[in-house]
Amino acid sequence: MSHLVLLGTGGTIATRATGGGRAVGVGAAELLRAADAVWPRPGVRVEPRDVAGRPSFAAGLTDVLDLAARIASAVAEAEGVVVTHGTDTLEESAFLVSLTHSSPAPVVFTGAQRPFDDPAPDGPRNLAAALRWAASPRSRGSGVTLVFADRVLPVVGVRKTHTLALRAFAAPGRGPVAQVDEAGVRVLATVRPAPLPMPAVRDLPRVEVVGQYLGADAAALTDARSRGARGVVVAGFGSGNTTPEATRACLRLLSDGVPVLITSRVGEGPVAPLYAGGGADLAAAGAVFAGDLSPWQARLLLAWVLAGTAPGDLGAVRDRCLAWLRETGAVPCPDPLSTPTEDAAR
Ligand SMILES: NC(=O)C[C@H](N)C(=O)O
Repeated sequence: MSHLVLLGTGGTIATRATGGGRAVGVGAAELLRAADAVWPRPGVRVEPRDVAGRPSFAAGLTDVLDLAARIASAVAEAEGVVVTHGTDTLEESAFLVSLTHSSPAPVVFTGAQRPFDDPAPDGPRNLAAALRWAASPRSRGSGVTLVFADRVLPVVGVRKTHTLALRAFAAPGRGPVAQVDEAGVRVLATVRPAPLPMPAVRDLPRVEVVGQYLGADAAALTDARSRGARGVVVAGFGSGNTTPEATRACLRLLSDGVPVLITSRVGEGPVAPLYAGGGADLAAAGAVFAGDLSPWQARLLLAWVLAGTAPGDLGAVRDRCLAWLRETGAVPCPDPLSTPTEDAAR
């Protein structure tokens, strides 16, 4: 009989209505009973454990690092781990866990858009599908994935793309990698997990995400350092551009040894250093273009890399980020036909 561990962390899937709004109040054992009413799971033993009981907007980095440690010990005992999690920060928690997870045992995140006591809840089916995927031999070696609304999505590149709809997540350009429904498990693509081994840490260095908007000045970038940021991620315009003031501020940060990662505020597609005065100047000064990673996942990548790199070694931070981004397909590997503009991004 195969053995899975179910870790409950809270989120809407575990909430009920209260006079003050939805509140977490359903443990992992009760979630499991509801999932079992959707699909039976003969031959699979699931051990429910409660890790936390909060909405995911209230979680912090140390909570996710603790969760990663709980997952690592569960992985040592079981063939797979399923985590129920709030959807608000799921794409960040699962991404950070994926950097720490190197075992072939699958780790599967899921959640819900509707509360446990909703007349038509989506949580039980999402959890039943997540368990089914985790128990399938086809999920072995898939690293950390997300099961939501019958689809299995890779964690790198995944984003919450709808505030309320049941199909709340997408991995634009990357997913889904499998489908789980009444027909069973159908694998559509292979996920390439990309763990990034680092020394065990209790917290991560501060990395700020700075957004670009019409006429944005340099204040948020300049102030990031005084707030103790060791790195900055820019959620730039379009393919990775910044206002003239923000471009100059990024160049100052880089010349002071502060790493800058460029992402886009658009929501789909990679960044590329195409425009003089914007992205091309940032790349020439040593900013790392973070491919199709969301600003939030890029922030975690940079914080994770900074945690394992000697302070001030900008070159090592850049090289490690780029190596990981290439490994996961977020940025292209150099090829014989690449152009000078493309090379500038490397
Ligand atoms: N659908 C959800 O789970 C949203 C909830 N606010 C959370 O992230 O905990």
